[in-house]
Amino acid sequence: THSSLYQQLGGAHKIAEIVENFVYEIEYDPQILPYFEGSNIDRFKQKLTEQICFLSGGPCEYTGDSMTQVHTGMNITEAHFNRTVDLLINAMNKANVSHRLQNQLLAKLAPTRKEMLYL
Ligand code: HEM
Repeated sequence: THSSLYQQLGGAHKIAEIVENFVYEIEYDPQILPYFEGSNIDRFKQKLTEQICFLSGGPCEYTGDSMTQVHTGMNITEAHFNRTVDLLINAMNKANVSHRLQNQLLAKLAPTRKEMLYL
């Protein structure tokens, strides 16, 4: 079958749960939280939800800014990037996403790495 990653994940409902959990993880991470001080968290949630929906083949457009635009000036290190990915994995674990689907989603997001490090 050719059901999209979006469908396999469980659609909008599951993506919303992942994003909620991810924001929760960030809020409790002393290394990553400082990056988000002064950010509009509602916008972050909305745009990240769109991006995950779009990248997983769901019926969404991404209406946010480019990854380079958004993350420029943050000087994100490799360690902090990797830490953020760990927080996303925690978020997916808490949402009961299988490791197979986690890996597929991470593979879609991984290429953004080079668009945001050390900018
Ligand atoms: C898989 C890697 C990542 C993805 C896919 C991602 C995606 C996004 C998206 C979609 C937005 C919203 C864009 C918009 O508002 O138009 C955003 C914003 C943001 N990201 Fe990332 N991000 C990633 C990694 C990181 C890392 C590693 C950090 C810092 C350690 C970070 C810090 C931020 C912050 C602070 C904002 C809010 C910016 C603002 O207030 O305008 N992101 N990111």
